[in-house]
Amino acid sequence: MAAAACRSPPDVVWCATGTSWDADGCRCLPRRGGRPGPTSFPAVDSGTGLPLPGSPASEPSRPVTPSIPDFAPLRTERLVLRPLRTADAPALHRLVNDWEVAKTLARVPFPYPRDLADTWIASTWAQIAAREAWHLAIVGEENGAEVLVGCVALTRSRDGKAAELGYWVGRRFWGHGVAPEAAARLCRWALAQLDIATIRASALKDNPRSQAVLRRIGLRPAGEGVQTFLSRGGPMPVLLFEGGREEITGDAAPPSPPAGAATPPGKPVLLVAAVALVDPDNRVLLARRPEGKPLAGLWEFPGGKVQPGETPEAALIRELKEELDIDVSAACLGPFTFASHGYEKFHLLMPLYLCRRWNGTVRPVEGQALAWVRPQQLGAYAMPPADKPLVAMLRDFL
Ligand SMILES: Nc1nc2c([nH]c(=O)n2[C@H]2C[C@H](O)[C@@H](COP(=O)(O)OP(=O)(O)OP(=O)(O)O)O2)c(=O)[nH]1
Repeated sequence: MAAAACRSPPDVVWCATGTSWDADGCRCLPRRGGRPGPTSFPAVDSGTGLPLPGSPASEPSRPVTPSIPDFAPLRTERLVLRPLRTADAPALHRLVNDWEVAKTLARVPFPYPRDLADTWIASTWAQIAAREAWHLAIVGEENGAEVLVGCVALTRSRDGKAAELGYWVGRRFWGHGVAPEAAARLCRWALAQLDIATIRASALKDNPRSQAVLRRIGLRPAGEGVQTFLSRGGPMPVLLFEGGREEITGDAAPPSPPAGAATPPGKPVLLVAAVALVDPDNRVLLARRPEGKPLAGLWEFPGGKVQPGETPEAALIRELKEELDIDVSAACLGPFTFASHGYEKFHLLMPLYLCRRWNGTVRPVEGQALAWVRPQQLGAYAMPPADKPLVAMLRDFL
């Protein structure tokens, strides 16, 4: 199973995995004084919800009663990912107190003390509430009853731009594709909901199964490192992996050729029509791509694919009604510029129109986040790579 990757910058004393960096910045040392947990990176004192003694974030003790945080469970075809509960402790202990599981995890001691399960579970709640780390139970169904299968976790880096992935699955559930199903779901959620661009992970060099899981969810190899494994009693060589939206959520599927047509060579060209809606305050509307779509979490100009037989203007008028509930006439869509960008699986050709007049009030029909953004602020929003030149031109024009 994967261990958390060791990629914090060297000036950070404590890295997200609960390990510290030595002088060369690429080797993790065991954390002083902290109690390890069953996934790779507990960073908050169990029981109290306060930082561990000795951690730079330590403050004078203030008792905090931990409680299960608000987090809508994430579902996959077979699994539910939800915050751990106190009642999970006995099952969690049974599953992780297994040498075959523990030996693959950086911060799990072996044998694993039973009371550690209780205290560690409580410590994960504060991290979710603080939006620092999401350690979730992987839950399946067996004979009609809920059963704990393992854990999956993402921990945000200090700068908030990346997150570390970790997971483990109880031995009796191996061989059923649980790890990639759970890890991919959590990564997709994080890329859509958090302002992170990169997911990182590591796997022991002698753990090809976990390396295969990381590759399967789209992470690519990113070098080698050394990490201390409590269960193994010392430093172990690990392979590092990382990936962003394009790798993990996959680019948009290329448009399918008409039935019976031979597949043409090269990448298919995808025609997408988009518009910069500009309000009377000269602000531009951006919409956040929702979870489940390629490039989820990035901000874009409203629009969508041009369907066969449609003009770009007709496509835009349809999309604006479907997505924002506004009526626009073709005469109000002024051609502005276009994007021509090669994604991995297709080439995007996207005319961008400018529109200052429409009927109705903009509302997010599909539940997508919307933002009216001043031209000078556009650069602060993470947008698809194809949009970068468009943003610069808009800023100059508006
Ligand atoms: N609308 C829009 N799409 C963009 C922008 N930049 C960019 O790279 N794209 C890409 C992302 C997608 O690969 C593609 C748009 O496809 P889409 O899947 O969102 O189109 P759609 O709204 O028709 O979606 P669907 O009904 O097929 O789910 O264009 C942009 O600024 N606006």
